[in-house]
Amino acid sequence: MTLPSRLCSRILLTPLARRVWTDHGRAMKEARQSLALLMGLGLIVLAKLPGWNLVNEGGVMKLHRAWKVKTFVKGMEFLQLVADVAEAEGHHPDLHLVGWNNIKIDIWTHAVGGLTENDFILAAKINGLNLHHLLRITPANK
Ligand SMILES: C[C@H](O)[C@H](O)[C@H]1CNC2=NC(N)=NC(=O)C2=N1
Repeated sequence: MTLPSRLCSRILLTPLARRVWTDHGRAMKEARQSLALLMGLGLIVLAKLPGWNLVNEGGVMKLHRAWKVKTFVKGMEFLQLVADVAEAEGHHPDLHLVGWNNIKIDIWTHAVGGLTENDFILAAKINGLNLHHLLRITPANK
């Protein structure tokens, strides 16, 4: 059943309807801007931070990278090297050593619940570490 056009126009012109229409437009614009920012960040990550990926965990955008180390003890040495860099930066990653030789690192800014420049800086500094002697040589990290 369709409403008469006269009644439709009265509904659309109500303040509430105008508010919904405006808010919807604003929300769509913000969504487009967020998507553009996310794509931009994605391109930065792929171009400047080899090995790192953007992930979305429960609505939180993070930088993520994984490595395989030779031994559990070398894994702990790996984490200590990363911890030293993080402490020097005053910005700290989430560190995981699982299944004895799998290192996973997530970097995000807890204070804002997402990504900031500090996260990209820390990822770049981790990429600058000499970790080769700790890593299991696999096709992924030749
Ligand atoms: C006071 C101290 O600098 C802040 O609490 C820092 C510490 N390291 C941090 N690390 C990360 N990843 N996110 C933060 O919000 C953060 N805050």
